[in-house]
Amino acid sequence: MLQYQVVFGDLEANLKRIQDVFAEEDFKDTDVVVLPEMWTSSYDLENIQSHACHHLEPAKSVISELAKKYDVNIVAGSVANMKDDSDRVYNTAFVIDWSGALVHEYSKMHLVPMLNEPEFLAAGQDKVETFKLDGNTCGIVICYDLRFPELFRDLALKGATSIFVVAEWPMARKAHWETLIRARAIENQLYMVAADTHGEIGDQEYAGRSMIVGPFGESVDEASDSGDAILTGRVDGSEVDRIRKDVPIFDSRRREMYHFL
Ligand SMILES: O=C(O)CCC(=O)C(=O)O
Repeated sequence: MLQYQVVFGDLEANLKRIQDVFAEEDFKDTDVVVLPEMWTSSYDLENIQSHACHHLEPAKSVISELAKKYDVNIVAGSVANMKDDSDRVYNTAFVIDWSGALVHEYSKMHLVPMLNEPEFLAAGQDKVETFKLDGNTCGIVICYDLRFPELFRDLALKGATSIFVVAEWPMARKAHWETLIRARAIENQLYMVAADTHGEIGDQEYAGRSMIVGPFGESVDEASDSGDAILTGRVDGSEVDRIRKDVPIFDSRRREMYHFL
């Protein structure tokens, strides 16, 4: 998982950056590489239409070539994206497998009032669905979605054993990021693989602290709140099964008692 500083409002520079990272790093024994949120533009919302991808292009082609060349699955964070024939821009996450094929796409459903997202972006209508990577059932959500536990339970009940969170999470609420990632891992007994950016980008300072947390809430790898970092971890489905057997919360659920759903 890559924690790095996305370049504000510069699609070309961000595409080059990611190509350079793949050329410089050795991903030979890696199954999945994970990028953060809005990695083609960051939050240059005033100019977002000029930075936006169209049906994920050109980001999708660049990532697809990298996946094939380096024989690796890529959870390609999210990008500003015009995905229909209107001029609406969505914040769309996508996943490419090692053959270069698009295996999943999700547009952020919860827009962030604190960052004025609703003024500039359209809310996705996609329901959260799982997808498979090399036989593992996974989910992906975007940043502010982390605050909505319903999404995570939905993905867990659909069989996800790993959930990717792609983010540009502000430093001002770093404690929430750390706490919620660990809480979602513990309450759903699965791996949380959470990629963030860091440092000052535009007029925001971002929290860093990318984290991989295991199904018992244990830290698999963590980055600090500043500086580029590459985090590594191994996801073990049998560990998810073991924890769910030891602490059987899915069997203890009382659905008939939960009136808010
Ligand atoms: O929920 C938060 O505090 C931050 C959310 C956010 O920055 C985002 O969704 O991009």
